[in-house]
Amino acid sequence: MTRSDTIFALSSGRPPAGIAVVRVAGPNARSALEALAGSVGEPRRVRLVSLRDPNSGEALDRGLTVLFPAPASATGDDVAEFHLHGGRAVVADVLAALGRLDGLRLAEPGEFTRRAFANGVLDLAAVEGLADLIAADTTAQRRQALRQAEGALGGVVAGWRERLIGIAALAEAAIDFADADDVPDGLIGPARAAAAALLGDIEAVLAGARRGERVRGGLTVVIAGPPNAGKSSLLNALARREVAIVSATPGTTRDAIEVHLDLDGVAVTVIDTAGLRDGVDPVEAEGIKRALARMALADLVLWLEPAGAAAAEPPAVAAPVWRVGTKHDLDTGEAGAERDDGAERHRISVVSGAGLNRLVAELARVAVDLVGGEPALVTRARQAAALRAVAAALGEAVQRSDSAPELFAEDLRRAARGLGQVVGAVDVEDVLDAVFRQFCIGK
Ligand SMILES: Nc1nc2c(c(=O)[nH]1)N(C=O)[C@@H](CNc1ccc(C(=O)N[C@@H](CCC(=O)O)C(=O)O)cc1)CN2
Ligand SMILES: Nc1nc2c(ncn2[C@@H]2O[C@H](COP(=O)(O)OP(=O)(O)OP(=O)(O)O)[C@@H](O)[C@H]2O)c(=O)[nH]1
Ligand SMILES: [Mg+2]
Repeated sequence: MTRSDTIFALSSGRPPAGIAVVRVAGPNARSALEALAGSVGEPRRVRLVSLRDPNSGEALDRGLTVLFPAPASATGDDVAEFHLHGGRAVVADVLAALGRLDGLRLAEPGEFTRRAFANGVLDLAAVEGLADLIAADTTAQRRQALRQAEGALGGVVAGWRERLIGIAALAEAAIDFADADDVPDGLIGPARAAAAALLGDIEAVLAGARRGERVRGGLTVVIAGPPNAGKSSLLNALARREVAIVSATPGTTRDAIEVHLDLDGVAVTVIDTAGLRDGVDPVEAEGIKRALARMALADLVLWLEPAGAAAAEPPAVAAPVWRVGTKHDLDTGEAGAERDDGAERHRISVVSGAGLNRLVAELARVAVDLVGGEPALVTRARQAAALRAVAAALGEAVQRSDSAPELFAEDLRRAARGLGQVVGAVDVEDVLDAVFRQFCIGK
């Protein structure tokens, strides 16, 4: 797996398709293009040509080709592209012809992107953004991922790095000027103030990390409540299909059942859970255990209580809990008074449809509120962890007594190392495989 290999793969979706794009990257990309198309054409210009099997001379397809000479390409290598008719045999035969050429081999998952990283075209945070862009299901995910893929975090980190270098220079000057063991406050003070300002900016970006991770992973809404409350019925109504079994027998649902919704551009996972009650068989008890575990990790809990039933209290959870009165079509009004404690905010019926649109609208509003505003720059736990280490090192530098300038300088070096980790400039070996495993072949 060296950089001098030339790799190729189908980069577009699974055939059959209208068009298929086969990419070739590496030193032999140009000769591979010439072998199939007869010539390479003008750099970065698309042209229509017959593609032939180099051995037999047989026409394989008539398609578009383009050559991106290094370094001005998506990977930084020479890149050749074949835009083919997306038939299974067209693609298979073109890939087979490429595979027979000297020095060409099929790319591994994410290998084009790995080259882009190795060639300095993308930093690690941008690579992560690219993975997220390809995985994005909703508009909010796409916006955040595109910004990340365009190097937004890397750009900010580069600015912080410059400031850190400036602070280190101030500290060095202070050390040089004074007796290195005892630098007066007036000299190292400006360096300390600059470190404090930088720390504030990093903490402000870190404050958005949870939002960034929520956009990326989606919000989790857990439907919980006593057995027979109508939880699975609500899940089916939200999903608009019969995902979960609904029955009049209490204790029907045991496994947690997830559906993925797009609420006004925000990814929301809604989870139906086993009804909570005591004294049940071991299988249902396991379901209840899972229900509680899902509630503990939720961003929002919908606590369902059927009309006319005695109010049941939800278990204490970290997330906000919305009380939802179900089976509103059965509500005679008598039981309503006894539960009219102001806590219940929603009443629904999946039979009449009453309250459902409003519930969905409020969920969408909360989802947009939770993830809205200025797009987050930190979108992954890995980035947040590295930045927290930077903040910790800077925090120590700021706290440090002025009589220890070499320790101050050491804190700054640790901070710089953490910044390097965010963009993958240092300590990348452990994370690279995990990051590139997320990609498909051809990316
Ligand atoms: N056909 C095709 N479409 C694609 C890609 C591709 O590789 N092939 N991409 C694959 O990811 C994305 C586009 N990414 C690209 C990134 C950089 C360059 C490139 O040529 N960069 C040069 C020149 C920049 C310029 O002229 O503005 C450079 O950065 O030096 C091309 C595609 C999405 N669409
Ligand atoms: N009339 C009426 N019946 C409903 C409504 N929602 C659910 N039901 C009925 O209530 C019963 C229980 O519904 P489920 O959705 O299975 O209830 P659950 O909370 O998932 O129950 P468990 O999985 O056993 O905890 C079924 O017979 C449903 O048809 C409603 O809005 N109106
Ligand atoms: Mg159920």
